[in-house]
Amino acid sequence: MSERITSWHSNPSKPKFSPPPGAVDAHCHVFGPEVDFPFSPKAKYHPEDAGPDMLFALRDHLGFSRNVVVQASCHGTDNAATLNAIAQSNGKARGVAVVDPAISDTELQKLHEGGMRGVRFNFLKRLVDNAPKDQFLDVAGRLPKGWHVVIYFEADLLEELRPFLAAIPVPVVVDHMGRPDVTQGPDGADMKAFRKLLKSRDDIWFKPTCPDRLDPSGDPWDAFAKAVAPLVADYPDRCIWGTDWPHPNQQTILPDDGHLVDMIPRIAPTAELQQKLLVNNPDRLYWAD
Ligand SMILES: O=C(O)/C=C(\CC(=O)C(=O)O)C(=O)O
Repeated sequence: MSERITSWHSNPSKPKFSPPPGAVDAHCHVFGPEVDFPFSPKAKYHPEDAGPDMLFALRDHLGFSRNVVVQASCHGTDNAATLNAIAQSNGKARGVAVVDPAISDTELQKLHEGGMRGVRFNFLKRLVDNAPKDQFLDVAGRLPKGWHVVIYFEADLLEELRPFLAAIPVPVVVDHMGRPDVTQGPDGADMKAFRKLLKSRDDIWFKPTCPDRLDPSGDPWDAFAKAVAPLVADYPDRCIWGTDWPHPNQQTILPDDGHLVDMIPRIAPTAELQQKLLVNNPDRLYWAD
């Protein structure tokens, strides 16, 4: 396999913003450790180890209380590394799994017992070989009670995905708002298309995350703040936030996680919005039981 890559900042700053008690980093990952949890033979990138100890140290450094660990594509449909992180967290982590759509109901139940509360469908061609919509819908109809679907796609796929998204029988959480071009501004074509999706169902949620991926102007990501703050203001009960650590495939950017946290008060300027984004909303999706 190819050379291993490091995609995270080695010395992230302490954020100026203090997250409220109980705050959840609701989009992060673990990589390995490879010796215990080998990467998938189909993985499109080969990261250095970024295991639970590192994730929990970052959580504490940034002032967060809990994590939602999203299975990354480099681990394919073997969720062992993510389940291990949840198991090591003393109840402070829940997860989102990636599954083979042929998974049995018994296996899904085991994932629930391991702390998973959602399943992720990834439509990025650079990350996965295929994304079978019919099989995804089949598994979405068999999820344990209270689960949701997390979906990852880029803005140019949204139109094609609308019928599929409308057919998902459980709540849907859209990673990184479906990757709009934030330089178009809050009223640009991509944001308008995404708002149309949010209007189409009241159980579609989003993550106003990843300025480092979405804003080519770079840190402090002013275009991201300008385009995204109105969305959070208009849908305060349907958003959750995360660092995206260890920032898969961002090895040429290495965002400072402290600076990412300091984006929060720019997109959620009041204590009430921050409480919803960081505590109440992720609680509803991940700690309802
Ligand atoms: O971590 C993210 O949200 C984004 C990713 C990686 C990813 O999703 C994965 O590997 O599963 C990306 O754009 O490369």
